[in-house]
Amino acid sequence: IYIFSFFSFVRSMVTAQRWKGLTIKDVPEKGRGVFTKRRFEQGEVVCEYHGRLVSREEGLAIHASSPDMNPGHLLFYKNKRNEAMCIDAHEESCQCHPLSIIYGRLINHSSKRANIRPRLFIHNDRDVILFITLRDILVNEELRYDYGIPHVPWPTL
Ligand SMILES: C[S@@+](CC[C@H](N)C(=O)[O-])C[C@H]1O[C@@H](n2cnc3c(N)ncnc32)[C@H](O)[C@@H]1O
Repeated sequence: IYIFSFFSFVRSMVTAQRWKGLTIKDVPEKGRGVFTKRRFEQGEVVCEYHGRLVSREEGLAIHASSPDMNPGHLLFYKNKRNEAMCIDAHEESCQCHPLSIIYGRLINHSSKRANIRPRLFIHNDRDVILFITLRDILVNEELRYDYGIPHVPWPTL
């Protein structure tokens, strides 16, 4: 019953893109960041890295055309068939949920103090990258994950 309710909750949240308990704040030297408005337990889903599914090559082309070659709003991953893919979230909002805040694209990087990690799920035959908490998270903590890129251009925290 617990597993069924977990998946039905995730399905409804992915469909609606109305993630709860999150807010956006400015963070010195990082731009915007995503913060918690409630406690999350270890293993909870916080939100999706929602965007347009493109090939790795297309993602790299978007990256190369960005003004300062900064990682920007792209997430590279391998799908279940081991193909290199990318979620392109460079648009502020998506066409499928024009009124929703896409929190996933606003989460900052940390390798040493990551408190969430991305994980691949399949929903309606579509790849869905969900962020899962690595530990209990208190109210007003910034969410951070390890972008997994070798040379980040800012001090890694
Ligand atoms: C996925 S976006 C995160 C949201 C971004 N801060 C914003 O305001 O849109 C990735 C960008 O955020 C910034 N960023 C992410 N993690 C950072 C960090 N640890 N220190 C400084 N800047 C960071 C970089 O500009 C990076 O290209």
